[in-house]
Amino acid sequence: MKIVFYGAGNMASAIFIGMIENRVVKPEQIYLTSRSQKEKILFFRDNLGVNVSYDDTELLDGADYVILASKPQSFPDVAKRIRPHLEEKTKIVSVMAGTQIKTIRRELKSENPIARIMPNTNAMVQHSVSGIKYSENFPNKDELVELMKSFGTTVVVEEEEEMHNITAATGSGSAFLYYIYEKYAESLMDLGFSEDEALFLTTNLVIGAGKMVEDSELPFSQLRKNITSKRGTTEAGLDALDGEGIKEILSKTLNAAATRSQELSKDDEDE
Ligand SMILES: NC(=O)C1=CN([C@@H]2O[C@H](COP(=O)(O)OP(=O)(O)OC[C@H]3O[C@@H](n4cnc5c(N)ncnc54)[C@H](O)[C@@H]3O)[C@@H](O)[C@H]2O)C=CC1
Ligand SMILES: O=C(O)[C@@H]1CCC=N1
Repeated sequence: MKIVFYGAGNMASAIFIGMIENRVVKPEQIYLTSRSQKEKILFFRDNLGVNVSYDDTELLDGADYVILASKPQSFPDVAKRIRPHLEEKTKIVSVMAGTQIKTIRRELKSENPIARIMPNTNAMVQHSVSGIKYSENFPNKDELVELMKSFGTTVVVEEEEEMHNITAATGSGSAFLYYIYEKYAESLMDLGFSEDEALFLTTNLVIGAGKMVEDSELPFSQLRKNITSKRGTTEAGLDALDGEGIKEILSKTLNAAATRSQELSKDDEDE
């Protein structure tokens, strides 16, 4: 199997590192290209044993999958590189937020099978949650699902609309949590902890809570209740948190991300 990544950035690297670490593909089956010769892409060649090329004829010759992992804004340039050399059997997999299947088809001027996936960088530790939306003519869906299982779990999505929500929920979701952790650590410093102490406490809190979620199998609400003594410190803190409208803040966050995904998916032909 030959898998070609157009783009070797944060998302692409999380995926191919997950694939290699889970041994579903050998490094030599992976080909990387990017906009320009960058140390980072050569780092992957020298440390993972993947192939690097800027010759689109070579890249696309016999390719089973092409993974579109540039930013949506760069896709027209990527499409220009791919179009002249794309073989009929090659399956296109796009991770580009918002970019519709019909847009990809038009830019590539091809009828190739296309799947849109919406993973996240937890793929790096083989724990992505990835939405998948297939084009009608996508063959052998199980093969792609097996490939994606190497870096996490998958959720099949029927409508483009659902992809906007998955993008917000789990594509961007980790960043929202990381931001909360950042602000939590900053708030610990307001309590008087040093920066190192605040980061140590927050990091271990996050790891511990993650392990509790994974191992206890209890719902978030029960895990919270198990800490909240009647009229105790936790109840006082949760009342303050609720009073500031944490739920409304998070809903606003997710709606803004989903709306941006809709904006990114605006297709010239929609107008
Ligand atoms: N970072 C994340 O957590 C997630 C990102 N995505 C999507 O993944 C895509 C990439 O995002 P990131 O990895 O964060 O961006 P990035 O900026 O880290 O990587 C973009 C890559 O595209 C390459 N590129 C740009 N123009 C190119 C061209 N003409 N030919 C070949 N390669 C080209 C760049 O050289 C770079 O390697 C975006 O479409 C984003 O919406 C989807 C889910 C999560
Ligand atoms: O921020 C973005 O547009 C990409 C898609 C989801 C996560 N990162």
